[in-house]
Amino acid sequence: MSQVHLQLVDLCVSFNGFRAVNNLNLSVNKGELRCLIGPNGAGKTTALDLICGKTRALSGEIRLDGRNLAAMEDYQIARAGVGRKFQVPSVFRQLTVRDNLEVALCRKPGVMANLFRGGRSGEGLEHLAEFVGLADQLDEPAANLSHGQTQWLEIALLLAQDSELILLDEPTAGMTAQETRKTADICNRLKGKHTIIVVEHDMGFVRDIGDVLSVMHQGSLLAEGTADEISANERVREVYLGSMGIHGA
Ligand SMILES: Nc1ncnc2c1ncn2[C@@H]1O[C@H](COP(=O)(O)OP(=O)(O)OP(=O)(O)O)[C@@H](O)[C@H]1O
Repeated sequence: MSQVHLQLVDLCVSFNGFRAVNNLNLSVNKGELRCLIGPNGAGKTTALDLICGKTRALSGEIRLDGRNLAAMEDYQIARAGVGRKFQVPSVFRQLTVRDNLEVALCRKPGVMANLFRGGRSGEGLEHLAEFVGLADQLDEPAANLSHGQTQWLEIALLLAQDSELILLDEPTAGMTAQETRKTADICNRLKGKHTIIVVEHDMGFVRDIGDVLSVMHQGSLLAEGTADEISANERVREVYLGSMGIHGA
């Protein structure tokens, strides 16, 4: 039976009286990849901000394996296993890919880090680089990486830190079609090993990776289902996808 990993219960936040997240309820199972979609301003990024502690909830609960994250500081939430990839990457540009990974592996000597470290020194780091397609760039400064490669490095840094729950905010923004396909492949290979929430507008990508899609509108959950179910949902078409559904978005 599936085990609930993350649960948002009646979550609310206001900015100057405006309810950006309004009684949001969401439940994500362990090892699941959930896509969070919806129109601009629906509150998707704010929901990720609340989960990782960047923004404090006005009310409601954020339960990770039953622990209430809403009462924790952002560093405690990171330590509890929540990793967030922001739209702007936060890699050390002057360091090589290898050094970036080394720093991340040193920060968190947990299960996944040890797994990727492998038996011999450096072996796991190379495994991690290979996993995200950067094995040939290990000795390149991060500043020399392409836009797509930089995004993949950041995903590798989250893996190195043992984040059980990974939050990806528009991971394919600015990517070429080929880079987007590669990112979908990375996401698909992470399924079952990590719980992942992906905020995206690229519906082709969402269709490639998302088993279940949650649609937000005006701070709340509007609909939830498979890509086909969401594509056929009249209300979702009205507020977000348009008359063609996912195929036309
Ligand atoms: N720190 C803030 N201060 C004031 N208003 C904010 C703040 N953060 C978000 N908002 C507002 O909250 C609403 C939700 O924003 P959010 O970025 O979460 O939407 P989104 O669904 O991620 O949109 P997009 O798809 O365009 O990224 C917007 O109206 C936004 O202007």
